[in-house]
Amino acid sequence: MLKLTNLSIAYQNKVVLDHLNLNAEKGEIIGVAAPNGTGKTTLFNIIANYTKPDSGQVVFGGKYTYRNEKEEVLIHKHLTTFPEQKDLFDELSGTDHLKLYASMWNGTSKHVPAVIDKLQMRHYVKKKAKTYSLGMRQRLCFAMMMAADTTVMLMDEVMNGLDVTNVALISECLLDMKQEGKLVFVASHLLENLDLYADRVIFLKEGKIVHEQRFTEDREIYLKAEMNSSDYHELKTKIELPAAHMYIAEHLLCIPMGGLTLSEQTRWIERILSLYGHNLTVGPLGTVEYYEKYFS
Ligand SMILES: Nc1ncnc2c1ncn2[C@@H]1O[C@H](COP(=O)(O)OP(=O)(O)OP(=O)(O)O)[C@@H](O)[C@H]1O
Repeated sequence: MLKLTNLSIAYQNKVVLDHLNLNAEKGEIIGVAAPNGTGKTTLFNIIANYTKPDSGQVVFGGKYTYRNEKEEVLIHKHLTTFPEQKDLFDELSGTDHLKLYASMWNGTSKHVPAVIDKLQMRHYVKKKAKTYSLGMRQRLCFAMMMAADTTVMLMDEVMNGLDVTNVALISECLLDMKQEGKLVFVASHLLENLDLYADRVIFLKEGKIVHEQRFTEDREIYLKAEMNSSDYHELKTKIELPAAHMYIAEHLLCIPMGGLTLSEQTRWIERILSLYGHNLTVGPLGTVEYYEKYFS
C-alpha cells in the first residue's frame, strides 16, 4: 500500500532521515516513537509531500509517486494528515469543519452525525470552534479525519491535551479504523497507549529505524526485574547472566525465557526472587521498555 524507499533529508548539517525504508499495508496501525526533534513530523511531511526529501521515494499502491501533479492529486484523495489546532476556523462550528472534511474527501457528509456520536461531541459540536477547550479542539481534529475517512491517515500527536477518558475513546476509534482496513500512522509520546492498538511500533534514531517492534507476532518473553545499577553489577559477579540479557536504562534487568526449559525458567525466577525479591514480572517488552533501551 505504501512504500518508503531510501528516504533521506538533512537540514543544514543535521541529518534527519538517513536512507529510511518502510513497507506498510492496509489494516495496519504503525506507531512512531522517538524523542522530540528526531524526525517524526518530517517523515509524515514527506509521506504527504509537504516536504521534499533530498533523495528517496514515496510509492502508493505500488505505482503512484509524487512525480507529477496528477499523481499527487490521486494520492491525496486517499490520504489525510492530522489537522493542527491552529488551523481550525474560529468562526465555524465543529459540524461545519466535519462537513467540510467529509465533502472534500468523501463527496458526502451523510456519515457526519455518526462521527459526532462516536466521539461524543453532540453537546458542543454546533458551537463555534473559538469557544472550545484544548481537548474539545483535539477531538474535533480527530473527528475531521474520521469524516474524511481516507485509506491512509497520518496522525501526529493525536492524543495531545486529551484526558484519560478521551484517550480511551480515540484509542477505540483507532481500533475500529484498523478493522475497516485503514493504514494509520500514529506519532506519539504516549508510549503505553501505543501498545493498545499498534500492530508495530518503529523507533527512529539518527535518521533510521533503529528497531521495529511487532505486536502481531509471537514476542520474546522476558523475566524482568527492577534493580539499581549497583545490584546489577553485584549480581553479575555472583551468577553468569545469559549473553542475550539486557539491562535497560539502568533499572531493568531482562532475561530472555525463550529456548529455556520450564525447569530452567523456574530456576531463573527463583534465583532472582531470592536475591532481589520485589518487582519481578514475566512477559514481553512493551513500547516503553524499548524506548528506554534505545533513548535512555
Ligand atoms: N524546515 C526546517 N528547517 C530546518 N530544520 C528543520 C525544519 N523542519 C524540521 N527541522 C529539524 O528537523 C528535526 C526533526 O524535526 P521534527 O519536527 O520532524 O521532529 P519530531 O520528531 O516530529 O519532534 P517532536 O516530537 O518535537 O514533534 C529537528 O531538529 C528540527 O529542528
